[in-house]
Amino acid sequence: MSGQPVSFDTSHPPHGHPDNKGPSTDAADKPSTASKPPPTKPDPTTSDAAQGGQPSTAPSGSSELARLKIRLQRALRQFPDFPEPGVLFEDILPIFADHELHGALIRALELHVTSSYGIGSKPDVIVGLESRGFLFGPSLALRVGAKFVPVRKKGKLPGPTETESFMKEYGEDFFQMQSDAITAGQKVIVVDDIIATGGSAAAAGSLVKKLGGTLLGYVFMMELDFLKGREKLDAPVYTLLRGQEKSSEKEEPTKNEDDYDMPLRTGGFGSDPVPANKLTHNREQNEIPTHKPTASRQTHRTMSSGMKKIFSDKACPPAGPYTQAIQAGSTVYVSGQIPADAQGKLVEGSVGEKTECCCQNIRAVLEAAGTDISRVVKCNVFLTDMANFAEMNAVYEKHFAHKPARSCVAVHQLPKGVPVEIECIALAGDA
Ligand SMILES: O=P(O)(O)OC[C@H]1O[C@H](OP(=O)(O)OP(=O)(O)O)[C@H](O)[C@@H]1O
Ligand SMILES: Nc1ncnc2[nH]cnc12
Repeated sequence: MSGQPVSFDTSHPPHGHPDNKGPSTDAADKPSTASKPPPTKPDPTTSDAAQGGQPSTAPSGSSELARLKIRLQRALRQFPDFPEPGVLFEDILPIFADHELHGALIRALELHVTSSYGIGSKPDVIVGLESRGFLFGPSLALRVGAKFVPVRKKGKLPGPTETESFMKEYGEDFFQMQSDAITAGQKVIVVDDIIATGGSAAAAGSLVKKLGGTLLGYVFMMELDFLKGREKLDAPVYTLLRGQEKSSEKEEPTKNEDDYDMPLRTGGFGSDPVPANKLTHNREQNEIPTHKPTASRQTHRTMSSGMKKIFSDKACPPAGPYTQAIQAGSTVYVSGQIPADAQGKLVEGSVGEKTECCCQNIRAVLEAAGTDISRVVKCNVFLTDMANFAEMNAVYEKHFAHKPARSCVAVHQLPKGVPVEIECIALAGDA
C-alpha cells in the first residue's frame, strides 16, 4: 500500500524521500554531535560493508547517525487493525529481514550509546525486554563491550529471580530478571523496540534498580509519543526513529497523495487515527473501519458500519480488545465499568466506594459520547456477592435517579478480582 500520506509534521523529512539526505531534525539526534564524536574507535565489524554500504570516508558520528536513521525509517511498515481493530501496528521486522538494514540499526544504536555514554559512563550491561528487545539487544551489547541480560515474562527464567508487575492489554503481567544478572553498581541501559504506555520499560527499570544496577537510560527504536510513556521513566530516554506522533489528525486538513512527492513507506497510515493504550487503540472517537481503509477514507470519514468508538481519558482505559463504548445509530453501548481510575489503577475502599467509581466511569464515557447518565435506558450490574447488593444499591440510586431498567446478577468472578461491574445502554445525545 504505497502512496499513503504520513502524519508527522513537515519539519521532519518524509519517509523515503529521494532527496532526503540531510540530517534528521529529530531531537533524538541531539546526544551525538560532531563536536562530541564517539569515544571508541570503530572496530572492523563496523566497516562500511557491515554497515550496509556507508561511505568509506568516515562521517562524523552525528551525520552518520542521521543517514542511518533515514534509511531505517523508510523500512518501517504499519499495519492498521493488527492485532485487533483500531490498532495501528508498527512493524520493525523488515529491518531484520535485510542484512544491510540490520547492520545499519546496530550501528546507529552503537553510535548513540558510544557518543552519549563516554569513558567513565560506558554501560556494563544492556538489558533487553522480551521479546523484541532480544532482536537487537545482544548485538548492541557485543558492539559496546557490555554483557546482555534479558528481562523475561514470569516463569521463563530458572533460579532465583526478581519480579515486577506491570499493566498491559489483558490486565496485569509480570517481568522477571535473574537475581544475579546484575552486580551492584553496574551501569545499565534498557533497550526495547517500542515504548508505548511505558509500563514494560518502567517495570524493567525497577528490576534493574532492585538488583542494585545504576540505570543510565533507555533506548528504543520507536516511541508512540502521544502515549507519553516516557513520563513513567526516571532515566534519560532515547528514541532512534519516529513513530506515531498523534492520537488523531482529526483537526488537521486531510492531505492528498499529491501533497507528497515521494514514495511512502509500505502500508503507511500515518495520518490515520492511531492507537492509545498498550495495544494503542484510537484515542478519540473514531469510526470503526469495516474494510482496509485507504488513506483518505480512514482519515476521519464516516465508515460504512456507522459505528463510532467512544473514548474518555477520564474513565478507566480499555484493558483488552474492547472499546469503552460504541455508538451505533442513536444508541450508546457502554462496556462494563469496573472500579478503576483513568490510569487503569484499581480503587481501594468499600463496595460503595467502588460502585461510585464505576458510576463515575460511566458518566465520563457517556459525556465523551455527547450524552449523559439521565439518558441511560438499561443497566446491568454484576456483583461477586449478593451480600453487597444494598451497599451497591445505595450508591447506584444516587446516580441513576431516573431508575432505568436494570438487571443485577451475582457472578462467580469479575476481572482483576473486583466485586462490582456496571454496564449500560443509553440514548445518544442527538437521539
Ligand atoms: O510501553 P508499553 O505499553 O509497555 O508497550 C511496549 C511493549 O509492547 C510490545 O511488546 P509486547 O508486550 O507486545 O510483547 P512482544 O515483544 O513479545 O511482542 C513492545 O515490544 C514493547 O515491549
Ligand atoms: N502500535 C504498536 N505497534 C507495535 N508494537 C506495539 N506495542 C505496543 N503498541 C504497539
